[in-house]
Amino acid sequence: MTQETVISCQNLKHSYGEKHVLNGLNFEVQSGGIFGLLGKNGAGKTTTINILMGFLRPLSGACTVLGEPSNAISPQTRRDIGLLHERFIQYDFMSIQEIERFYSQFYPRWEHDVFYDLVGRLDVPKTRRISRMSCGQRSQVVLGLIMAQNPKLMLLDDYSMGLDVGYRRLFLEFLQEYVRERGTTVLVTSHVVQDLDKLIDQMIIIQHGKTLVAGSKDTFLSSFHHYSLPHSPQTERLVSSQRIANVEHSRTRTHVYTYLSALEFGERIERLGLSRESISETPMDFEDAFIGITGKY
Ligand SMILES: Nc1ncnc2c1ncn2[C@@H]1O[C@H](COP(=O)(O)OP(=O)(O)OP(=O)(O)O)[C@@H](O)[C@H]1O
Repeated sequence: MTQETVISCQNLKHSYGEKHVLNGLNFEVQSGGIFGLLGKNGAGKTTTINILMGFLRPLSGACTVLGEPSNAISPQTRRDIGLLHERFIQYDFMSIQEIERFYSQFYPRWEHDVFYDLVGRLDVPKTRRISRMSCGQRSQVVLGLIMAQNPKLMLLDDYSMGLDVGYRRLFLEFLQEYVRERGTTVLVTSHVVQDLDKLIDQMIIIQHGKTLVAGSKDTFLSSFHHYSLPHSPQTERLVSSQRIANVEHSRTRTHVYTYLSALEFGERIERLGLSRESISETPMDFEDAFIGITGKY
């Protein structure tokens, strides 16, 4: 299948009053896969989604979504976008079965079975009003409504909010199979990355409104390393640079998160007058690497 650009953002800048949130953000999302828009709390993920959907006008820069400018998406194209937005659910006075019937009228590719595959697992009767459901149960209904639309593009902002660990796992497995079968393009935002390792292919990590990492998650994981060595006045001279993302000193050790290979890092350490034998490398999973590059605070 040939890939198309589904989302393109160029030089996005946005501020709320004096607070600069996006400082020239660029990224593209290609069709057919799960893309992660990641960053710590307050990094600007929801702001970016609001700009993509045309709810917010950026100070400068531009985005296209499914080939249309984000500030002028046509009603037809909007129907091809499934949006999970802060778990917001309209018409929560309806019951599960009423809301399913209601939504199905607006979406030509509606899939009744997908909705009940996800929502039928809830231990509540179909006649239960949404407003009388728990926060996690409401999230499950919203996800069912989005997936049943069979959209070309899904934007899932903080999909995991309120979901228990079992349902989160179930949903992620369901989503992966769904994307494989239909070729849907999905953009997920999250600050909780422990679930995303198996889910996403391409990603961008944003911090201070700019791109910290962009591209394939696997390439990032294979080229990013965590080395540590005994803390000393010499290791205090290791500072962040283009290839050293983050240096943290504890009382006894210095931890370095870097794109330098073991060989290159060894040379760097020897130039400080230390032995490369003192270095140890700690393997990182995706969450470790995310914390390593963004910092703990
Ligand atoms: N309407 C607003 N007015 C003023 N400041 C805002 C507004 N909306 C967001 N902010 C601020 O902008 C920054 C980015 O917020 P945003 O919601 O985009 O972050 P996020 O990456 O989605 O965070 P989280 O992971 O916590 O959901 C935060 O510092 C937030 O406090």
